[in-house]
Amino acid sequence: MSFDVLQEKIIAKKNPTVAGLDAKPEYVPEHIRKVSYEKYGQTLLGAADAIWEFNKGLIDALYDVVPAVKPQAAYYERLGWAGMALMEKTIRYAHEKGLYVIADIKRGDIGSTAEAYSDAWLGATKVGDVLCEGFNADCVTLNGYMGSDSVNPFLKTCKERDKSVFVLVKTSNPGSGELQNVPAGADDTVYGLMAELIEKWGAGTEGKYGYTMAGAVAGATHPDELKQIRARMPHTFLLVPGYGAQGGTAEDVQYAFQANGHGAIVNSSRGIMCAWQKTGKDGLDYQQAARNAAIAMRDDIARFTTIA
Ligand SMILES: O=c1ccn([C@@H]2O[C@H](COP(=O)(O)O)[C@@H](O)[C@H]2O)c(=O)[nH]1
Repeated sequence: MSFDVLQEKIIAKKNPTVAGLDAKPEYVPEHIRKVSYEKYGQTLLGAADAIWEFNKGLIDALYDVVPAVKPQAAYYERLGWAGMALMEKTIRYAHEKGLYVIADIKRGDIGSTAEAYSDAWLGATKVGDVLCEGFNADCVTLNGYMGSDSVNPFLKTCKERDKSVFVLVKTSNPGSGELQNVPAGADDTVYGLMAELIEKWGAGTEGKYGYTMAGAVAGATHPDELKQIRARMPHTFLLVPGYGAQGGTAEDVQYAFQANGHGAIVNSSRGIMCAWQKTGKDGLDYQQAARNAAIAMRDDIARFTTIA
C-alpha cells in the first residue's frame, strides 16, 4: 500500500518531511545556469537543462536524509515540452534514489478528464494495444471541490497500481478561509465537510498503518484547523505545506501527527532549495546548504514530534 511505503521510509529515516522541487530558474545558482545557457541559449530548453542539473544535485544531496520529494507541476509546465521532459526525468531519478514522489498537480475536473489526468500522472495510456506509462508518480495532489466523480478515477488507478492521493482540505494560503472556513452543514465548515468526504472516499482501503489511499492537504499556517482535521480524519495521511517560507513552525505542525508520530509529512520547498542564497557563497555550496537545511528541519520537527 502506497502510504505504508511512505510511512516506512519516514520511520527508516526518522524524518517526516518532504523536499519540494519547485523548478524556478531563479533558484538555480549562477554557475549551473551559465553552462546550460551557453549550451542552449536563454531559452526554455536552457532553463530546463539548468534545473535538471540543479534537481539532480539536490536529490544527490538529500536522498539519504528525506523520504520523499514533491515536484510542483506548475513550475515544470511553465517550461513547455522541455519542462514536461524535465518532470519525467526528475521523477525517474528520484525513484532511482529510493525516494517517494508526490507530484503536486492539484488537478480536479469532470470524470472523463480526471481519468486522463490520472492515466498521465499515476497510470498509463493505452496506445493501440500497448499500455504506455506516463509520469508514474507515487502520489498526486488533487482539488476535490468538484466532488467524488472528479476524484474517483484517481482512486481507481490507486487501487490498480498501488498509488495514493492527497486531496485539498484546508490550504496554507492566507485566502484559504474565504471559502474553506465558511460555515456549512450542521455546525460545520466547508473544509470540515471536505474532511468528512475524504474519510468516506478512502474507507475500506486502509493499509497496515491504518491510513487509506485518500490523503488530505492541511496547511501548517492554520494550526487550529490542523488540530481539528487530525482529530476528524483518523484514517487519513496528511500532507502539510507551509512550514518555513510561509511561516509555519515545528510547534504548529506537531498537530498533524498522531500520538505515535505517524500519519503526516511536512513540506518545505524554498527553505531547502534556496538555502544556498543565505550562505553568501554564490551557490557553489548549494548541495551542502540544502542538506543542512533539510537536517535542521528534521531536527526542528523532532523537538515536538517523536516517531515510534
Ligand atoms: O495548501 C497548500 C498546498 C500546496 N502548497 C505547495 O507547497 C509548496 C510550498 O512551498 P514553500 O516554498 O515551502 O512555501 C509549493 O509547491 C505550493 O504550491 C502550498 O504551499 N500550500
